Amino acid sequence: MNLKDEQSVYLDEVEFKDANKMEAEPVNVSEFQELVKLALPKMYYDFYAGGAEDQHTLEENVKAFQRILIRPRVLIDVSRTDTSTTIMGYKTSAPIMIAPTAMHKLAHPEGEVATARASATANVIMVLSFSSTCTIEEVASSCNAVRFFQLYVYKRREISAFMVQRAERNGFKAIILTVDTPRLGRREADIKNKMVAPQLKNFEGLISTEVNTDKGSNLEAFASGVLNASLCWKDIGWLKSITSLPVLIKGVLTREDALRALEVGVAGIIVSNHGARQLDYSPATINVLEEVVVAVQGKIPVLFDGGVRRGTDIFKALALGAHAVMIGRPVIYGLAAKGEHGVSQVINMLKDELELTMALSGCCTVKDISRSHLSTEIDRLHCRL
Ligand SMILES: Cc1cc2nc3c(=O)[nH]c(=O)nc-3n(C[C@H](O)[C@H](O)[C@H](O)COP(=O)(O)O)c2cc1C
Ligand SMILES: CC(C)CC(=O)C(=O)O
Repeated sequence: MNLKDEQSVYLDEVEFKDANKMEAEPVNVSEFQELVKLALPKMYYDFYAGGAEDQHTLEENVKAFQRILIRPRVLIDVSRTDTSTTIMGYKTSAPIMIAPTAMHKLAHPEGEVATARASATANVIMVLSFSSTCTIEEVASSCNAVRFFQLYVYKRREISAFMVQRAERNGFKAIILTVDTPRLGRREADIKNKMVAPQLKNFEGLISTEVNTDKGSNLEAFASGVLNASLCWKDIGWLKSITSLPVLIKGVLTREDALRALEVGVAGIIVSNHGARQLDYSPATINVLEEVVVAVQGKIPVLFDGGVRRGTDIFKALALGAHAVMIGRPVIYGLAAKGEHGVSQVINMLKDELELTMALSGCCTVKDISRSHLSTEIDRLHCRL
């Protein structure tokens, strides 16, 4: 389909600030973000792009990657390269997953169904957010793909238990419990914009997700009403008792918590700071990945997210021991710019960049990517001593 026609399906409905710029074909994730900044209503763009408070961690998530250099190896036959891998027993085309992000219909009318279709086409695993705008059933019936389900535990725990049952019944393959959100981080753009939380169809008849307050972020008001701030380690036992699916936890940033996670028997860990939307001045995730990987000693998979914008970033996270990376905002930017096709383009761009990085570094498969392919700031400091 002609790019212009395709965009007009949705983008004609929103105000164009710079129509000429919209004609340009983005060649990387940053250019997708620029397109979307022009196209989306400010309230929604800020919700997607923003982070907590000073947004120090938001910037660091990306910048910390830029301080890590790649040590390429030469004269290796890279005429055949293969980005495929296995994640939690499922074969995928690349060590890339779609991170759970809330409310895709604010980016595109087809919402999570479009994202799911793109993930199926690309053969990468999608994690559906607990706060999705399409229902679990709509997403499950939209295409055939391996999907995981992200969970928040609400004060009314029976609602969360019901969502787990629905995910299980609808063929989702794992539960990813987000553990970094006892309360919502302070997102100042949402406060200023009086961010509105739309009604979420998944919860119809269970709980109202619409909150009306003129005192700031409606989303924050909703979250503080429902999120269970008393959730703790012993509750992992409860979650494991209500599902036969593997339970992973998302939001670990320290070796101490990685060890606790092993003790309570989770099936995997996701090193994540929630895309820097929760605790500002928490570390850039790439800076703590190795600490967690070393603590876990290969006993369970360690996944990673935060600030991945390039194939080189994926390569770096794998070299530091991640099994795979999850992509948050870039997927939303693809979706907002061009729906399902845009999500496919973003995934393919990252996949192609990873494949090229592998070839130029002397790695034919993801297993060939090793710690010795990187030089971190700490490595360089040690060299000087
Ligand atoms: C707009 C937005 C909504 C998000 N919603 C959720 C969510 O519902 N559940 C969750 O566990 N994480 C959520 N996250 C965090 C992502 O899963 C992921 O950790 C983060 O986006 C990764 O960073 P990146 O955006 O730099 O790739 C959200 C992130 C963004 C940007
Ligand atoms: C509805 C929110 C709790 C979703 C979320 O996790 C986020 O916006 O970061």
